[in-house]
Amino acid sequence: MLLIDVARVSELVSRTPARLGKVGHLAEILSRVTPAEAEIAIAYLSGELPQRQIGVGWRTLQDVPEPRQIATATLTQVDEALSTIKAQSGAGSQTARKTLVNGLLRGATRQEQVFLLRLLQGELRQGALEGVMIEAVAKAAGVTTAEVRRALTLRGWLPAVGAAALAGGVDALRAFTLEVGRPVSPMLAQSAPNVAAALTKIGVPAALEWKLDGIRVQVHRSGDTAAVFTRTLDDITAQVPEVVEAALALPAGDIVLDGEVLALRPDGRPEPFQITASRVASRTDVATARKTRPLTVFFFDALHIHGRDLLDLPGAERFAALGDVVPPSLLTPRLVTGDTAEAEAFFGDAVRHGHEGVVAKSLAAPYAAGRRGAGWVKVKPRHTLDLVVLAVEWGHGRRQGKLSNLHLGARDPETGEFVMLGKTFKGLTDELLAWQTTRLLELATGPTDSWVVTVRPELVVEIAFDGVQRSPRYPAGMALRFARVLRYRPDKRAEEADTVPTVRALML
Ligand SMILES: Nc1ncnc2c1ncn2[C@@H]1O[C@H](COP(=O)(O)OP(=O)(O)OP(=O)(O)O)[C@@H](O)[C@H]1O
Repeated sequence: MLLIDVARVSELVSRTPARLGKVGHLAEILSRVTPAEAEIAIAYLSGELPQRQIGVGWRTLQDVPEPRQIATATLTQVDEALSTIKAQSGAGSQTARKTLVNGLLRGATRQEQVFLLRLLQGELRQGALEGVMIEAVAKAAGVTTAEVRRALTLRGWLPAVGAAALAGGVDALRAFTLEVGRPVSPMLAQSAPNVAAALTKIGVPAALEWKLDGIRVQVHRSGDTAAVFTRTLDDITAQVPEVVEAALALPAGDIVLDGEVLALRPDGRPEPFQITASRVASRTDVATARKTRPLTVFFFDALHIHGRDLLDLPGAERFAALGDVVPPSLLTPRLVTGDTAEAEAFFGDAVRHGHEGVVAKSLAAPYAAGRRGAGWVKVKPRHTLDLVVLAVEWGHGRRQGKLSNLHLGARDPETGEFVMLGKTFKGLTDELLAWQTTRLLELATGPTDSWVVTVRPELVVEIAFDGVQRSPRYPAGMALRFARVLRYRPDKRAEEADTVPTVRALML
């Protein structure tokens, strides 16, 4: 298949507002390509190829050569070229990348160039979001979306699942099982304003667990090796030897466990989130870091034990299985109750111990991998949102030379675009200001000498606020009151940021 076919579909999809129309265009192209081509096409069209993976900066993309009149580049050739560009490293790699990107653009038609530039800049948001693409794959392969979703949960990579569905239909999809060593997308929690509401949502009796303020870890152990993954499925095994050792000490050969890792103070209270996050992120001199800032892991769920997948079991059974292999000291504090007063006291206790609140969990629900399942409901004492930085203004006075006032956006789940909800420069420490200036300059998509610097919408920031009010000044008709920065969330992708409907639900 030629690149132009994908470029045309991309344009068609972006011009088609209706979801069903988008699905139709995507399914049409997927049904007439080879599975290998489908894998690449799905990756590109659903934006699974963020610019940062390829490592091409904005400046590289400025001098676009004259386009060709006739399309000749095949999708496979383009994919090989992108892999070569991605593989450049070390001295001179920027120049090499630039030459390679230019070569790629020189062989492309105007429509292909537009597609490639948007792809390389991570701005291909034509609405072929995961949900739309899943429907398109199902339609093209003649299977149900539920079958595609199930396989995706276990495989974690839609292009591969799509290729399998197109090649082998429902049988190929059913062949996906949880594989020890390959991470699955973790289950996420819904929210409730208080403990009573959480219990009503879940039904009683329910389990309540402390919501530990650390980094999510999924631990895979096979025999005497173990691997650790984050919620974005990044492999952090080398950074967290404490977790590896804890997993290897368990009396089980094959296990996949879900939990949270934390840096604790000597008195057992958690260090601030930034300290845990920077310890986990740091790759240098881990041996020294673990002496000064040791990590402790707490487990709260089991996905696989002794060769058996547990995902479909009810919560109570999964927790019982977890208790069989994990000692009480490594289990997240938990209470099973049907009594609201008792549950509220447990919540108070979690907060007094320096944790974020509680997660109320259904005793009956399965593990809803990759979804904000109804079986988990979090309760926190204050309102926060995870928003995406869309642009930033240069500071004045004491903040001269620093990127300061952040333009914040929530995700529109229908379009995949980000909608601005407000600005803030409050809550930023000097350290955060310095960090965000460097990071946001890397993400800049336009001139960096203008007052407002637009950036690729990738950086997620946790914002505290006093409420959501109606505001004609902002595109969603609402704005945050007294927004202030709590912290950056490097563990979250922009696609996981809070959505416009979530924010709207908080409007008084
Ligand atoms: N006992 C627990 N059970 C489940 N998740 C827990 C628990 N303790 C801490 N967590 C953390 O809470 C998160 C679940 O909340 P959610 O799915 O909303 O993720 P989140 O958006 O990162 O939440 P938040 O921003 O409130 O931390 C998990 O990803 C995990 O990191």
